[in-house]
Amino acid sequence: MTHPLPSPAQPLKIGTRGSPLALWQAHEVRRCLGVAFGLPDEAFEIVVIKVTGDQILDKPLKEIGGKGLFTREIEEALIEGAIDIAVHSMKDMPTVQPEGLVLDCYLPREDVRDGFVSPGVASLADLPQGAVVGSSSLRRRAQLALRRPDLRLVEFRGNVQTRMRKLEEGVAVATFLAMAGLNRLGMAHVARAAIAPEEMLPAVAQGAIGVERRVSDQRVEWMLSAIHDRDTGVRLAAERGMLARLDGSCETPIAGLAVIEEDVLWLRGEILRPDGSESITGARRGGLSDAAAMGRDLAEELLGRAPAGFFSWR
Ligand SMILES: NCc1[nH]cc(CCC(=O)O)c1CC(=O)O
Repeated sequence: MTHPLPSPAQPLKIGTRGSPLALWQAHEVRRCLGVAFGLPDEAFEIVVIKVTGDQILDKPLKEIGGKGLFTREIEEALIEGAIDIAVHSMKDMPTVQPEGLVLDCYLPREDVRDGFVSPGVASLADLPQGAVVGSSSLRRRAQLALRRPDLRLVEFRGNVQTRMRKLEEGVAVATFLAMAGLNRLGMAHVARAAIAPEEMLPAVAQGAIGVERRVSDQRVEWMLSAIHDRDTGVRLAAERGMLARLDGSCETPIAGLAVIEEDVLWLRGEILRPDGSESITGARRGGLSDAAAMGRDLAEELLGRAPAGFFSWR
């Protein structure tokens, strides 16, 4: 089936947040679609949408509260037809999309690892006793507290530049940023080391860009199928299958990573107490066709092994 392609007169509208990373990702989706269909940049219009999460920078995310803090306004624009597709960091996306929207197109995944960022300390292992470390990620805070109970954790939000400034001002001696974001922004040099997944299991879907669309838009469905990366799709199906079964409220630090090796899908998952006093990990391996079921199955195991009171909301 073919459909009319977008053109400079009738451009495809790409919705995104306005952060430097989000803009990079939207341009990358435009580039991929442009290559796939032989279209010039002018056949696309990048529409920047203000989201609540970007406007409140002085509070921890969990206090502002609610899922979709970075996505609600963008999804509304998509439903209303103000944009035709929405580009997201999959790591920030809830496992369930609003009625009428689907999120099943992923670009090839970037580096999944967390980067250790510090002006003065070479690696995680070199952090002195009692050092102050900045992070607002529940997962990173819990993983760090588990490994290094001596460290002092402070909230750290904002884009890469803001965080680097805070480090220079001495608010903390180190922080963590996804290598994917740093690589995309040409800032990988600020990471002193990339942390192996065995040492710090990344967030579910870290490093993956997703493109959301309206269920009813068959032209966009057809166009997106040309840029979708199947391996990334399988890996995210496993990781997000696990997350969907685990994530009651976003209040639990959860990590997960699936990899494909010679047609075998491997999935590792971790749930932690927010204070890092306990971690439960598990793994599965299997075929590529039942990825989501593998994720749910691993989630069941982790839930079954969690003692009463492990989850703050239950
Ligand atoms: N939560 C913010 C966020 N969402 C996606 C990325 C990085 C890029 C990615 O994982 O695809 C980041 C910043 C970070 O964690 O360093």
